[in-house]
Amino acid sequence: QPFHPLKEFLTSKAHRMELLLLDRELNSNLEEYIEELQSKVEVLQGFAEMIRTPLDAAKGKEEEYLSNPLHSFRLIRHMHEDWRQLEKFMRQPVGKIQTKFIKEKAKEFPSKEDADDATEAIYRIILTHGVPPKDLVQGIIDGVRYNGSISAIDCFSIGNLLFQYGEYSGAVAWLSYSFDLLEPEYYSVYDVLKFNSSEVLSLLARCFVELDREEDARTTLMALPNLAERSEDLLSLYKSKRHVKVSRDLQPALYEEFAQICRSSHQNKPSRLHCRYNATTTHFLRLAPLRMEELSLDPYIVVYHNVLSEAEIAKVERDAEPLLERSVVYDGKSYTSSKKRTALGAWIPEEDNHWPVLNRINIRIHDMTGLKLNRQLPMQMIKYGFGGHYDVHNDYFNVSFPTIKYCGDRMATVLFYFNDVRHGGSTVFTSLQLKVPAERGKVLFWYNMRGESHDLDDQTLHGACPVIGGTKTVLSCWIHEFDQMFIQPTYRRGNRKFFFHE
Ligand SMILES: O=C(O)CCC(=O)C(=O)O
Ligand SMILES: [Fe+2]
Repeated sequence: QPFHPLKEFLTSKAHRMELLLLDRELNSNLEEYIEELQSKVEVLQGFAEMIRTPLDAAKGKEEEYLSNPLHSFRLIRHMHEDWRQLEKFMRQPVGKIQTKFIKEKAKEFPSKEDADDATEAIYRIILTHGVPPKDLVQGIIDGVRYNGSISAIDCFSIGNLLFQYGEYSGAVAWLSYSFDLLEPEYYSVYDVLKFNSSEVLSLLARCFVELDREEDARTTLMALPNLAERSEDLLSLYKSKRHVKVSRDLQPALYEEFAQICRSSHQNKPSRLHCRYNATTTHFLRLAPLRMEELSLDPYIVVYHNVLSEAEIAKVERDAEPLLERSVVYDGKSYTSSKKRTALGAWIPEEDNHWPVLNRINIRIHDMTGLKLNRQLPMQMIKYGFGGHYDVHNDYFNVSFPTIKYCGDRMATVLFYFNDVRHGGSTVFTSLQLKVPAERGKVLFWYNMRGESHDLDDQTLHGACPVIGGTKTVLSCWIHEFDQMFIQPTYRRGNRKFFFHE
C-alpha cells in the first residue's frame, strides 16, 4: 500500500470533531499552564514587595537606617537565607504536566500532508468561485455568507500555495492581504509561531520579481528594516531563481468554463424537454413508474428521482465505507494522491454477490435504462469531502487494456447521488453548459457513445464541482458496450483511435 493510513480530515467529520475536541482540550491545558505561571508570578511579586519595603525605607538615609538594630538584624538574617530559598523556588519548573500533555497529544495532530490537503481544498474553492481575499475574510463564498473568518497566517499559506503553483498575481493578492491582516498586538505570538512580517514581504517581493515588477519588489523589501538592509542581495537572489519550472500536474485543472458552470451565478438554459413518469422501459415500471427528467437529447442525459430508498442507500454506504481509499496515480516513480480527483473511492466487489442490495440496484438500472445487464456492473462509491472535486473527464478510456478488450468501453454511466450537498458538488457537463445539483435519491444516466455509430461522444465531458459545505457521496456505475451485443449495434472496427491497438 502506497500510503500509511492517513486520517481523512477532509472527508470525515468525525475526525474533524476529534480535532476540535483536542483543540479545546489543549486550550484548557494552556489555561492551566497560564494559571500555574500566574500563581508563580504572584508569589514572586509578593516576595519582591516584601523585600522592597525596607529598601525603600532606607533610600537616601542608608547610614541612619543601618544604625538601627532592628534593621541590622533583619538585613543579615534576610540576606542569609531568603534569596537562597527564592533561587530554589525560581528553579522549580512550571507546567511540566502541561508541556508533557502537548507533547503526548502531538501524535494526533494533522500531518504536513493533511495541512497541505486542507490548503489545496480551500484553494480549489477559491479558484472555482473566484473568491477574493476580502470575501474569504468575511466568510463569503459563492454568494453564501459563512460564519467566521481567516487570519494573516491562513492568508499567507494560501498565497504560498499559489506561489508554488506559479500563479504569481494570485499570490500577490493573498500575500498583500496577509500583510494587511497582521495584528501588531500579536507580533510576539507570531514570533512564537515562527511567522513574521518579513516572511510575508519577502515572498511578496519574490512574486513581484517573477512578474517583472522589480520596483514593486524593491518597495516591498524597503518596508521592513531587516529586509531593506539586504534588499539588493535579496533582489538578485530572487532574480537568479526566477521562472523555476512549476509542475502543472501538481494542481487541479479546474478550467474556467468548468468553474463558471459550478458558480451559483450559472443557470442552465431552459430546456424544452420533458419531465414525465417513465412507465415503459420495463414491465416493472408499468407498476411503479419512476419520475424522469430529460436534460439533454444529444448526448442523451436523463435524471430519475427517488430511485433508491433511504435504507438501500444506507446499506451501500455502510458496506462500502471500509473500502474507501484515496485515489492515487502512478507517476512512474511512486504513487501520489491524484489532483484530478480529490476524493475517496471504493470499488464495489464484483465477484461474489454477497450484497443483496446490489442486485436490487442492478434491476433498478435495468428499469431506468432498458439496457441488458448480464453481470454485476462495475461500480465505485466516491466520497468527496470539503473541497473535494473531479476534474473534467470522459468516462470512456479509448485505450485497450484487458477490461476494455473483453467488455468494451463504457457505453453509459449511471450515477446515484446518496445525499444532499449543502453547497457545491454539482455534476457539470462543460460542453452542454449543464449543471446537475447533487441531491439525495437522484440518479443521472447518460450515454457516453453516440446512438447509431457507437462513436465516443466527447460532448459528454463532465466533472464534479468542489464541495463547499458538507460532503458528497455518489455511486458511479458503468455499462460496458459488449454487454449490449444483442440489443444494440456495437462498435465498428476502426471507430476508435486506440482501440485494440497493442
Ligand atoms: O461525482 C460526480 O458528480 C461525477 C462522478 C464521475 O464523473 C465519475 O465517477 O466518473
Ligand atoms: Fe465521470
